[in-house]
Amino acid sequence: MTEFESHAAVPEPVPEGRAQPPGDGPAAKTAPRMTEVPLTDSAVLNARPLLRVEDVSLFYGPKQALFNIDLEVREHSVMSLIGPSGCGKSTLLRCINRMNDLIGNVRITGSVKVGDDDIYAPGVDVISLRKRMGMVFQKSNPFPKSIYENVAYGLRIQGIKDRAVLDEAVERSLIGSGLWDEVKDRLKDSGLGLSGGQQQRLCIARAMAVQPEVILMDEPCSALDPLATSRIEELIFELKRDYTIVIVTHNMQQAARVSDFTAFFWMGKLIETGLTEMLFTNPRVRMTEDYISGRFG
Ligand SMILES: Nc1ncnc2c1ncn2[C@@H]1O[C@H](COP(=O)(O)OP(=O)(O)OP(=O)(O)O)[C@@H](O)[C@H]1O
Repeated sequence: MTEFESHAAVPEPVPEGRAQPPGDGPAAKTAPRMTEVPLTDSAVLNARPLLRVEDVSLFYGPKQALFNIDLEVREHSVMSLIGPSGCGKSTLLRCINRMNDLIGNVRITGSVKVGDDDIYAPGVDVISLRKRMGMVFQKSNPFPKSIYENVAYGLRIQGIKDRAVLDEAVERSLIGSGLWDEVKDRLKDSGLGLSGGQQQRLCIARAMAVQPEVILMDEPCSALDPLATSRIEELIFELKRDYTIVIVTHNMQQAARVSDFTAFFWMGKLIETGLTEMLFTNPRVRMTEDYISGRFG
């Protein structure tokens, strides 16, 4: 295998207990400090793959943006997608909920499976599929509606009118996103009146309200200050109890802090993926080491 070939396989399941500590890899001196790299739970290591990206290539018109990507994401794990600007992270994220369908002139080959369902199979109901995938964007995008209605939105779209059901979902989602105590007395106020960090947690609550299986996050903290960022990072850690999370981030410390697995991309190719602590301290591919140690990108 050449050093630029991707290592798409995730590690074999390990016995009960913590993951093996990382070795003294070539990037150990420059990677994020070990204290910032959480050890991954054996439960995550033994979990089944929920998302499977198989041999996915994507073309915007004549331009190929993704090349034969193979990637698995285990249930109740957090997978970070990292790599320099333009390497295809967001494009891949959008493949997972078929958001690229909304862009004209896009052609995709390969398959993406959620559980056993191939989401690109003919006849797939894309609306139902997107209900299984919550999406949180770089810039928080609350609707110009009340806090309550922002969270209830997805349920209302599904035709749910029962007040008790809506109330329960709104409260559950706001508790889940860590916002309940801050907003419970002003649910009728506009979502636009919240701070940037609160707005992003409101958007996470909106995604949670319809109980998706997967939450996709595209640089969710890039517009936030350090305190709001750390709230979201804590939240991501809690969310994986109930969801499987894929996050695009430019911030390698963030990838190291929040994710169990990391995938490094370069120019539309998956260069290396594996356990976050291994990838950051003992990468197998020289290019990964150069990127995480800041030599390029
Ligand atoms: N709608 C589009 N039409 C044409 N080309 C696109 C489109 N969206 C993205 N691209 C191209 O596809 C490639 C991958 O872009 P993408 O946004 O997925 O990268 P990225 O790694 O997420 O970048 P960044 O970190 O800057 O957000 C880039 O060359 C980009 O210019």
